[in-house]
Amino acid sequence: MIRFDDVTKTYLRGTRPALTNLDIEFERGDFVFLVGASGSGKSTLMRLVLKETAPTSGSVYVAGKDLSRVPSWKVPSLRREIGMVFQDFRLLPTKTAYQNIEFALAVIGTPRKQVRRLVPEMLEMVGLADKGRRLPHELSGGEQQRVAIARAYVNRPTILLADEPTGNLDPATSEGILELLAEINGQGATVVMATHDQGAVDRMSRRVVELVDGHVVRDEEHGTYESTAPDSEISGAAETADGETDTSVHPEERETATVARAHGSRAAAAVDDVEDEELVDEAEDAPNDLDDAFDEELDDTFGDEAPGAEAPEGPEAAAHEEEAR
Ligand SMILES: Nc1ncnc2c1ncn2[C@@H]1O[C@H](COP(=O)(O)OP(=O)(O)OP(=O)(O)O)[C@@H](O)[C@H]1O
Repeated sequence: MIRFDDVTKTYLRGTRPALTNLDIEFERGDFVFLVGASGSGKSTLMRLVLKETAPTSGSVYVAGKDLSRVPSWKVPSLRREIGMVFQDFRLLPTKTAYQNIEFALAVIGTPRKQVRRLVPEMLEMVGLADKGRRLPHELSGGEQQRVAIARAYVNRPTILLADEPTGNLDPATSEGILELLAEINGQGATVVMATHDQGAVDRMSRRVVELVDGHVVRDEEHGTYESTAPDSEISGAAETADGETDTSVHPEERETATVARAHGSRAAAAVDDVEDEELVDEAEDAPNDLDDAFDEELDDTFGDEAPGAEAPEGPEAAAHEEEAR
């Protein structure tokens, strides 16, 4: 379903790669937790799957397609196969829960009749059948994340990427979100979730892939958050006495120590090669129809104001309530 074939990603010439010689495969129906310290490369891995950024070398395959061969005009249709959920929900603040989900269908031209069937179905699935008329600020964090998941899944994508979806939620609420993601996975979607949520990882006992400085150091079929693997940074095993990662150990040596499954990363130390590599022009990234539509919607809503501005309250909110289905 998703395959990285010797992928190195260097954002800026002369800096350490965000990912180095990554060889890994996520199969159809997998539920994978990506764990690792901040900056270890989890989000970069997801951005590569979305073709938001290109590998510096190597190939990324999604649903059998080599993404380097997918022209930019076909990227929106690629992304319809992929739902994305974020830590900060990213809902449109002046649209109701119903309208946020509806919007994801509208931008891809779904017929109205289908929309009227699909949106209530999704609200029901995420346990918000009675809250479709609420604006995001009238919902709890957990409820907002449920709306975001409904929006990401309403097109029934085959892949769901979630970047720290429980990062802003308390443990009990986080548990509900994980149950929802497990249900989506149970319906056949491949779920890849980057997380620092130890409770969630331990409870679920799913595949765990740990990244350290852009290398896979652990890939366990039924893993936990912490690990006794010698390369694991989470377990502290790769740290020196003062808490720094022990860079005196060559990544190639560290590599031989673990990788419970066969997908492990290859030896690294590509820093010296960076000088020869081209700087990837992020501006060439292909457009995302849903993101673009959301950006336009936010511009229309706020003009020059920051998107984090307060959502309307009082009579204005009531007017929205009135408009809402
Ligand atoms: N657009 C960018 N331009 C330059 N460097 C970047 C860019 N995005 C990420 N990086 C760098 O790439 C490395 C990996 O970052 P990435 O965001 O993938 O890590 P992460 O594991 O997702 O971290 P976090 O847990 O904090 O979200 C970091 O060193 C980061 O500074």
